[in-house]
Amino acid sequence: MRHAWIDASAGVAGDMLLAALHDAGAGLEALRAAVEAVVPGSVEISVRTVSRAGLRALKADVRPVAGDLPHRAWRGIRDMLAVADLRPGVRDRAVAVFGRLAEAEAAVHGVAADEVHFHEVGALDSIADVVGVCAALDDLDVSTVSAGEVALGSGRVRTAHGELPVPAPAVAELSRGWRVRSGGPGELATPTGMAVIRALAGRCEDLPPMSPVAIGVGAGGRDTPGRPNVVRVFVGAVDPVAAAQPAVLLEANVDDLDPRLWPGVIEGLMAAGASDAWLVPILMKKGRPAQTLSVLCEPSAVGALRARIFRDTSTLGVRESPRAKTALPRLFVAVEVGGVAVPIKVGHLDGVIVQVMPEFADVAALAARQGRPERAVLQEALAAAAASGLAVGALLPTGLEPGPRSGGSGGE
Ligand SMILES: O=C([S-])c1cc(C(=O)S)c[n+]([C@@H]2O[C@H](COP(=O)(O)O)[C@@H](O)[C@H]2O)c1
Ligand code: NI
Repeated sequence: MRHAWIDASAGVAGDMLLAALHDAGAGLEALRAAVEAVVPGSVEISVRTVSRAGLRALKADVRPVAGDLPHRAWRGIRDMLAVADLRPGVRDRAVAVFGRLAEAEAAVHGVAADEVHFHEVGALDSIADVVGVCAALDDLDVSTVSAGEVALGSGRVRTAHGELPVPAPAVAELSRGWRVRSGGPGELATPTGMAVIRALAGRCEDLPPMSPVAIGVGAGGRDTPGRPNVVRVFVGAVDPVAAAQPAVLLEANVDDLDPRLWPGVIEGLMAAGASDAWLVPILMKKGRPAQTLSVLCEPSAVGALRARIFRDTSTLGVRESPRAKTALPRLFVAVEVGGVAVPIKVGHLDGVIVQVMPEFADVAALAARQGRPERAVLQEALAAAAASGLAVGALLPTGLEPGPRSGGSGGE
C-alpha cells in the first residue's frame, strides 16, 4: 500500500492528474478498461510526451467518439457508476469525486445535488478523467492521498455558458478549507481537478516524509513560458512513524470542580473537536487530591478547546505542548449480529489487520434494544467479524467495502 502526494502548486485538472499517474507507472490499459466499463465506446484516451516551459511531461487527451451519454444528471452518473464493472475501490473513489463535484455545482447554481446536470462533452470528459484517475490510483496500489497548496489562477475563462471569473465558481466552492493561492494568470485549477483533490486527499500538507518510488508529471493544455504548466504526483511508501501528524496537548490541574461535572466536561470537549480527552488523579501542591485534565487535538482546534476548558472548568491556566500523533489507518466494515448491522472498526498496517473491534456504543445500543448482556453481543460481533475474515494478523481483504461509521462520538 502506498501514498500519493499531489503537487498542485502550478494548478490541477483531471486530465493533468490522469497523465501524471500514468507517468508514475499506472497502466494505460487499466485506465482505459475502467473508463470503458462506465461509458463503453464513448471516448478514446491517448497520451503523448510534451514540453512545458522546458520540462518533459505527459499530456493526456480524451477524445469523445460516437455514442451519447445516457445520463448527464449526477444521479444518473451515480447509477452508471453503480452498475459498471469496476473494482470496488475505483467505484467508491469515483462516486466520492463526482459527489463532491455535484455538491459544489449544486451550491453555486442553487439546485439540489441530484439535479446537477453536467455539460454533454464536459460530462464525458469528466467521467474519463475521474474514473481514469481512480483506476490509476488503484493500479498503483495507492491507499492514501494528500496534496499541497493549490494554485487556482486569476482573470476570466470562456465557457459554453459565457465568461466566468477565475477561480471558476465551482473551483471557488471546492477550495473552502484548503490552502490555495492565485499562482498566476489564467485558469490553473478546474472543477474536476479540484474535486479529485478534495474528495481523495485526506489532508492538505507540504511533501510528507516519504520514499518516492515514482514521480509522474502531467501537463496542462497551455505551455506558459517561465512557469511549467504541470501537476506532479509523488508515489511511495510513507513511514508510519515519520508520517505522524502534528497535534497539541492541552492540560490543566484542577482541584475544586464538583466531580459530578467531569463527565459532561469530557463529553463537551470531545464534541468540540478533541481527538481525545481524559482525567488522571494526582496529588497536587499542599497535599490536595486533584485531577489533571488532558485534551489532545489538531492544532486548528486549540483555540476553541482552550476557551471551552476555561468556560467549563474552574482552572485559571491551561498548558499547551506540541505533540505528534500517528493514527493507524482504519476502516469500518458492517457485520450482522442478530439481524442488525454492527460497524466493526478494522485497523491495518501495511495490508495486515492489527485491530478488530466493534464500536462499543453500537454494541451497547443493540444489547439494550434486545434486552441482552453487552458481553454476549460483543462476543457475537467479534465472532461475526472473524467469520468474515476480519482477524488480527490476517491480510486486509482486497476490495473491502467500508460500512457506515458508528453514530457514537469519537469511538472508543
Ligand atoms: O459551463 C458551465 S456552467 C461551467 C461552470 C463552471 C463552474 O465553475 S460553475 C465551470 N466551467 C468551466 O468548464 C471547464 C471544464 O472544467 P472541467 O472540470 O470539466 O475540466 C473549465 O474551464 C471550467 O471553469 C463551466
Ligand atoms: Ni457550473
